[in-house]
Amino acid sequence: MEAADVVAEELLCVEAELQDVQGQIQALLDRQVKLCERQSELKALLEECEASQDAVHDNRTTSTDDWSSNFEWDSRAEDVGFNVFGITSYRANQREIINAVMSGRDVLVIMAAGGGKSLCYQLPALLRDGVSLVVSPLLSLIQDQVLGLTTLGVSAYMLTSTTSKENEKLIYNALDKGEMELKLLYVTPEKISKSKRFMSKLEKCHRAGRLSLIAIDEAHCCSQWGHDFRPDYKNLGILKIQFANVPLIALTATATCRVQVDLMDMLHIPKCVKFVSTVNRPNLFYRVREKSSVGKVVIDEIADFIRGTYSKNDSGIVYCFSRKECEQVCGAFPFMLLMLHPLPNVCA
Ligand SMILES: Nc1ncnc2c1ncn2[C@@H]1O[C@H](COP(=O)(O)OP(=O)(O)OP(=O)(O)O)[C@@H](O)[C@H]1O
Repeated sequence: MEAADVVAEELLCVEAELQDVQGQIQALLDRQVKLCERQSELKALLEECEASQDAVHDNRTTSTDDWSSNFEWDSRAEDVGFNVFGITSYRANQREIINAVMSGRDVLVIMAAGGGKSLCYQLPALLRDGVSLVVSPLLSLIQDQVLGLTTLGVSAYMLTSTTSKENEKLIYNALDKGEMELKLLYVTPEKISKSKRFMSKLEKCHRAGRLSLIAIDEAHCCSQWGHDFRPDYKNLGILKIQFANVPLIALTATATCRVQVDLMDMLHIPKCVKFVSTVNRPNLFYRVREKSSVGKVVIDEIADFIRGTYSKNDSGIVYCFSRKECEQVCGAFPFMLLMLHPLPNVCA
């Protein structure tokens, strides 16, 4: 063999080995990326677990028992509860929350959707003298609340882009001079952060001793760790700074321990009384099932599941990823056409 052949042969071997080593390096680099990702996940998880242990401890120190004894407003609260809101008994934690608010404390409420959070600030708003300010993120939620309260005969207004000039004047006069009775005023967070005029009227209302309560609904929107962060909620910390002596109640259905800590910090309510009710709804559960890659099989399985689990008169909803899929699934279930009719606004 010639010298050149020997060298060429070794070169081939070296190149092959180099390729092999590069493959190993790439595999190690991929593994490193995966490990780093898992490392951050585990760190976040650990933080959450530690915060959760702290929360359990906090709950012990601010026991709800402290707020379930007798208070001077008990009979008035019962009267308003029954005659205005039509309730005959309180749901879990409602009475304790109302008592804490009535005692002038800042309060953080974590309560499942539909658990009855609104009553926790609406009832104190009627018991206390003056105006209660309610911050809520969505116009539709605000409209719904104001309509509901007005129907009950409560003097509730909203100050939003949809408010008529006439009502706006009435509201400003009520804040400014206490001219008409105004018990609950709903605004979006944008009003607090963007309207100097509104803030100056609110300031006047407070100086005259007529600002009785501040309620922040859907308070998880304050936190960037939450699932629905809204930048304007970040500015709501101003409320506690400007109106330090006015009790503030923050309410949400969904806040991890990290979000709770964050929003207490952002709203400047470090010493608030915290009420955490279980968000577990035993009637709701998830089940994960393996899905076939064959469309027809999936449809058959859904049909079998529905037939086997529910009676003829039951109703339910089948969610799909897209309008097209809704139509396909709907078409495959002629016996349940009504149930599976695609919703016009369902989007992918
Ligand atoms: N103590 C009570 N007795 C009977 N009904 C109640 C009581 N408290 C609240 N409700 C009713 O329960 C329903 C849900 O209450 P509410 O809207 O305040 O829940 P929520 O916790 O604010 O829910 P979401 O998180 O979806 O906004 C309402 O119809 C309300 O009138």
